[in-house]
Amino acid sequence: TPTHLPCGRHRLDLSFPRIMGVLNVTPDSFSDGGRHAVPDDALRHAEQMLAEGAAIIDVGGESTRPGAEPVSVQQELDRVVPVVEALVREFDALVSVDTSTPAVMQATSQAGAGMINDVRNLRREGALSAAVVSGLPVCLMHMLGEPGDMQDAPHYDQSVEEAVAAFLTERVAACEAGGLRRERMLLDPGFGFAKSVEHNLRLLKHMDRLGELGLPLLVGMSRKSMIGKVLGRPVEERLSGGLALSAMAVERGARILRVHDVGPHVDAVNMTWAVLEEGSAHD
Ligand SMILES: Nc1nc2[nH]c(SCC(=O)O)nc2c(=O)[nH]1
Repeated sequence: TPTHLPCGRHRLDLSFPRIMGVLNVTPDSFSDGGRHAVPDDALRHAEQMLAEGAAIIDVGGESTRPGAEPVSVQQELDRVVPVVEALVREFDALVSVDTSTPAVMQATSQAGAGMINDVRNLRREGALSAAVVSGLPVCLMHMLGEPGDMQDAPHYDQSVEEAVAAFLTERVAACEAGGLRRERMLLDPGFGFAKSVEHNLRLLKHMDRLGELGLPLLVGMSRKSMIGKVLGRPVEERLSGGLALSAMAVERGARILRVHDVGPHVDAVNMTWAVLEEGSAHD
């Protein structure tokens, strides 16, 4: 997999695991309930995450938690574009935009965003061409259905890791056929999207299977229900569980970890990496 990923004006060093800090600018984002809906609040939160070591700030204007209300294109633009502009202007930050909407991909790449993070893996009409035109790297994430129905008894005829690997292989081929260069792609198993808790746990256990696809892996498990259901913890008490998952994800090949609590995950990931890299200069 590439060690340096061109991200607009930035080159992201992926020779070691990096942290992506979540900046929700949606009123119904489940974990921080829209506290960051206005740019100045979002700016302070982003500044804090950058100070704690986030390499990327992920800005999302449409909550994709199960059962979320869809938002209009204009609503999404109004929420996201001002925040991207402010993050680029104030911090020259590497900003990824969590969107499936072509118009938002276009407007935010023009506003200086450095990565597209599409949980619908460019399947919406016009999304693939918007991504190609943007010239930005794109994270392709596994998700079946839509947030409204994706958790209704998700089922796979094969192992979940094989199903995810096959799906992402197909999406890579389709996006490549549509003009997206392979070296602009990142892959994500989509923890919590169309998956039961058992699916999520097995997917992490066997995530090295996705490493065989030869593209950088991005994972997002922070504060998710897979932690809540195993530990019986509410969303604001899932950090410890999330740190364990980040360490395991790095061991299994993840290079970008999408998290809410940046500082603690930076330490957990750097600790894990130190062990994995021990002696590698002499191996
Ligand atoms: N790439 C990527 N983007 C995401 N956006 C969300 S929103 C739901 C939440 O944070 O609980 N999850 C993910 C994820 O897992 N991967």
